[in-house]
Amino acid sequence: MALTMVQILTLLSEHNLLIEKHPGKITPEKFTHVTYDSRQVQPETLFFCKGNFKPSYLQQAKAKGAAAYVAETAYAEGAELTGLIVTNVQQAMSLLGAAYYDFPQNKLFITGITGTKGKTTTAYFAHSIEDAVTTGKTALFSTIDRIVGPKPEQRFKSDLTTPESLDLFHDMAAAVANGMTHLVMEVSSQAFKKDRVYGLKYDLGIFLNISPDHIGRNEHPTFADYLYCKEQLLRNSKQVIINAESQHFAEIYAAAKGSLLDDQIYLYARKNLLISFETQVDFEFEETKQDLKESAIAINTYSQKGERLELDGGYQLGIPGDYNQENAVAAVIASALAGADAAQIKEYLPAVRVPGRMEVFPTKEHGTIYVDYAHNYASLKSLLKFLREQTQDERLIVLTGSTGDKGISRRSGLGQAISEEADVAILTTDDPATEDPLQIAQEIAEHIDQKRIEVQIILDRKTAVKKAIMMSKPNEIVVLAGKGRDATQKVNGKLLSYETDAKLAADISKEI
Ligand SMILES: CC(=O)N[C@H]1[C@@H](OP(=O)(O)OP(=O)(O)OC[C@H]2O[C@@H](n3ccc(=O)[nH]c3=O)[C@H](O)[C@@H]2O)O[C@H](CO)[C@@H](O)[C@@H]1O[C@H](C)C(=O)N[C@@H](C)C(=O)N[C@H](CCC(=O)O)C(=O)O
Ligand SMILES: Nc1ncnc2c1ncn2[C@@H]1O[C@H](COP(=O)(O)OP(=O)(O)OP(=O)(O)O)[C@@H](O)[C@H]1O
Repeated sequence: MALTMVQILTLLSEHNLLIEKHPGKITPEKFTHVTYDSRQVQPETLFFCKGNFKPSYLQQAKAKGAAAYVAETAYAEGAELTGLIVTNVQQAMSLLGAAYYDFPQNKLFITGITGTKGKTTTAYFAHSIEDAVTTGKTALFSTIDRIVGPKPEQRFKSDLTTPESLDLFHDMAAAVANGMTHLVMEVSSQAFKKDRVYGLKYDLGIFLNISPDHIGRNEHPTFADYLYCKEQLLRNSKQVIINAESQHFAEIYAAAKGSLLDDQIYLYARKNLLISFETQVDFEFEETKQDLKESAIAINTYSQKGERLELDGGYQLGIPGDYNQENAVAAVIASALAGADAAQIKEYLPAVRVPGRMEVFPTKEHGTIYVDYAHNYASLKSLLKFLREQTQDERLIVLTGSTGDKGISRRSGLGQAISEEADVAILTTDDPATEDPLQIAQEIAEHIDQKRIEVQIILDRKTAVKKAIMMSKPNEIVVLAGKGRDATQKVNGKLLSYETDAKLAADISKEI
């Protein structure tokens, strides 16, 4: 892996990013390392100054042997180094990162997935099917983990949904080196906003849905910005699959039509869905079975291009939830476009499980426990509405908290979803960061209809989980929402270990 100065200047100039080149004491010809973290610098490193960067980091990079830096402004601390001053360092980093790692994207069939909800679930569905069909040659970059090869040591826990560009291309190159031919990856709106995926083209893009989320400090200033960022997946994919049930479908479809031909756009929707304007979907699906443990769907094709995939027929899912049927249909079409046939998809789909999403733990003497990652209005509403429809009059007991320092609007959303669908709310702690968890819980409580719903605040999450389960009676439902298999609590800049909701549920359910 290496980059020459000639390559760098050519790429930056081609993309109109280079403002000027500040000569240093020595002009390096070649770079054998790239990083955006001064602590990782070694001789012959090209160092990127980005984000909440402090000039002292450049000093440290220089001391450790950095050969040159890329930044949006020249720094006195880098005076003796060659400085490449660019209009947008994140874009420069993504383009140069791809080149440094020898454009690994060209050696993989890449499926990118975006949406407010369902990215991880759909990624797991598609990855499991494609991995089976390619006999272990499909990589996965998800919110939960990154899989760059078939061995256990080639599997890592993720920090971000979509990694920083240098890390992304590093992992893609590792996947290629490990013999992978396919990659399924989640693409967050932040990845587009922060140019983590600048210049990357996807063989296939999936747009699942959009609803208000991720708006606020450090994320998106407005919903329009959030939607615009997500639409970038459509503008950078060679073909796309769009859920026509999504809110703002007309805008999403128009964005796809702006850069793709009709033959490159696959639309799907639930049968009998009324789409707000006249358009023919390629696939319709209908529920053929649904209970609290699993479900089944049938897919029908309505276009010539859809018929080429030969997907008509029934499919079983091992995960309940009507919204998971939407995720599964996207994954079925995606797997077919990636090379799977219907018989293979039907064989592999039922076995797919997603860690921390819709995990079910029955108990003998108390209710059934559901551990799920729902942590905003859209997801909690979908989850509770589904469970409510399945259980009729039995009590729905919901345990949740909400994160501190981000996603502030989620607090009212969670309260609203609980008010609309639940009977009891146990409010607890979920990554409070620098905020007071009691204050967060009280803010959620303010949005709950407390005349109808019993609310308790129990800040110690383990105690709260036990309480929620023990208070339930047979046939009642206990939802442990928001953390899934997250094994930490973020408190004041520290990551404190936490058993996970899933482990607590598994342990308690064995005892009772
Ligand atoms: C707002 C935002 O996008 N922040 C991301 C960004 O931060 P940043 O560039 O400011 O980096 P920083 O960690 O503050 O440090 C500044 C720079 O100094 C460097 N540094 C730091 C210390 C040092 O000693 N030396 C040094 O050189 C760092 O390596 C970095 O390059 O780059 C970091 C990686 O380099 C990310 O970890 C960080 O994500 C933060 C933690 C985050 O929470 N992001 C969320 C909002 C996010 O991106 N979420 C989406 C999912 C949400 C969705 O669905 O849309 C995701 O894709 O995960
Ligand atoms: N298509 C969907 N529509 C609405 N809610 C969904 C959908 N799919 C999943 N959910 C709910 O959202 C939760 C998160 O699902 P998942 O992790 O698949 O989505 P995500 O897009 O990766 O989420 P995040 O951006 O929060 O990481 C699930 O636990 C479930 O409650």
